[in-house]
Formats: sequence, C-alpha cells, structure tokens
Amino acid sequence: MLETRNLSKSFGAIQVTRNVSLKLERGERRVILGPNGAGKTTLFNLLVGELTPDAGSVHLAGEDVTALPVAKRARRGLSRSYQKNTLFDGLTVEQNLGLAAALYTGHATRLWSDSLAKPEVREIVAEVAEQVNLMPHLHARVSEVSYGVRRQLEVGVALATRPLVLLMDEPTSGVGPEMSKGFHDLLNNLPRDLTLLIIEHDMDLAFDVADTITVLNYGEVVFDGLPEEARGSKLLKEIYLGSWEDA
Ligand SMILES: Nc1ncnc2c1ncn2[C@@H]1O[C@H](COP(=O)(O)OP(=O)(O)OP(=O)(O)O)[C@@H](O)[C@H]1O
Repeated sequence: MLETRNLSKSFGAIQVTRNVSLKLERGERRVILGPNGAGKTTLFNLLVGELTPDAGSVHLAGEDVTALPVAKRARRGLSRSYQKNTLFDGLTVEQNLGLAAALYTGHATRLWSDSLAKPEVREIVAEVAEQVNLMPHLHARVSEVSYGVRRQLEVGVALATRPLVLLMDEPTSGVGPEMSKGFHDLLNNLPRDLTLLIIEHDMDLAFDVADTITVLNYGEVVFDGLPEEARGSKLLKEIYLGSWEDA
C-alpha cells in the first residue's frame, strides 16, 4: 500500500535519510521508533511530499507518487494527522469534522453551514465521530475541549478525508498515561483496512498497537520486524539505552 525504495535526503553535508526502503501492506500498523534526530519526521515529510528526496522513490497503492505535490498525494489517500494548528478553535468539533469532509467530498461552499448540511458530509462526520470517540463532544467548541479530545479530533479530521494510509507523528505526545491508554484503544479500533504509520517515542504504544516496527538511527533503518523481535534486540537496547527496559 505504501512503499519507499532507497529513499535518501541530505541537508547540506548531513545525510538525514539513508537508503530507506519500507513496504507496508494494506491494513498494516507500523510504528517508527528512533532516538531524537534519527530522521523520523524527515521521512514523513518525504512520504507526504513536503520534501523532495535526493534519490529514491515513494509508491502509494502501486503508483509512483514521488513527483506529486502534497495535495495530490492526499487526494490519492495519503493523509497526515498534524499536531499543530490544523483545528479551528472557534468552531465546534462537529463543524471541524464537517469542514474536512466537505473539502474532501467537494461540497465546500462559501457558506460553510450549507456544506455541513449535505448528506454525504453528515454521513462522514457521524462515521468518523464514532471511530474516534467524539460523539459526546460534537457540539463543544474546540477552544473548550481538553487536550486529549483535541488530539482525537486531529485524527478525526485526517480520517474525514477517507484515507488509505494515515501517518501520525507522536499522536500521544503530551497526553497523560491514563489518556494514552485510551488512545491506544482508539487506534486499535480503527478500521482494519486502514494502513497506519506512526512515529512514536512511547514504546508502550509501539508494543500495544504495532503489527510491525521500524527503527531508524542516523537516518538508516536498523531494525524492521515484529514487536517481539524488537523487544529481544540487543542493538535496539543499545540505541535506547535504559529506556528500552521500561517498555
Ligand atoms: N530543514 C532542515 N534543514 C537542516 N537540517 C534539518 C532540517 N530538518 C531536519 N534537519 C536535521 O535532520 C536531522 C533529523 O531530524 P528529524 O526531525 O527528521 O528527526 P526526528 O527523528 O524526527 O527527531 P525528533 O524525535 O527529535 O523529532 C536532525 O539533525 C535535524 O536537525
């Protein structure tokens, strides 16, 4: 469903992505681990098209999308859940989902209340709100909801574009341990045919959610395999020093 072949990227003299080849099957949930500066965010930027690789290619659903800009990749089903300023604080949770759905379905009109009334838009909003547990918060203004609910809504906004592949950059960062567990459940309950690629520092999440784990170190894939293999890996213990033991 999503594949990279020998992807490389340098900033000046520093090579941040080194020959990265990944292959995610449809419905696979892959977590990307790696220490600070390992090149995880850069890899995401290359995948979504915010950065152009120096070498290598990106393939989505069997097609080479390396030359396509961000918006075109998004239309083909590659969606990214952002942690930053993608929500409209003055609008309700429902309206935020509705706007994303309206843009996706081509129902966005100048009068947004008209867009939200379209049956196709309403259907997506209801489906997504259920998927990310936002039903109790639909009529709350975003400025009034908790941090955890905002994070759920960010995932919801991404899902409202009905993606094939969803990329998430540390979806539980800043969420306390209690809510973090709820978030893991939420991710585990997403539709099984949705392909997920998640950058994560939290190894509990990696082991709770991942079908497979990729570890980057200095821009290079140093591990690609099953979570239980990752747990036993001496190399990963060295990379993570003591923190691996806590997982
Ligand atoms: N636009 C840029 N120009 C120059 N250097 C950059 C740029 N973007 C990233 N880097 C450098 O590339 C390296 C990898 O950064 P990246 O953000 O991809 O790592 P990361 O694994 O996501 O780290 P973190 O876990 O801290 O977010 C870092 O050394 C960073 O300083």
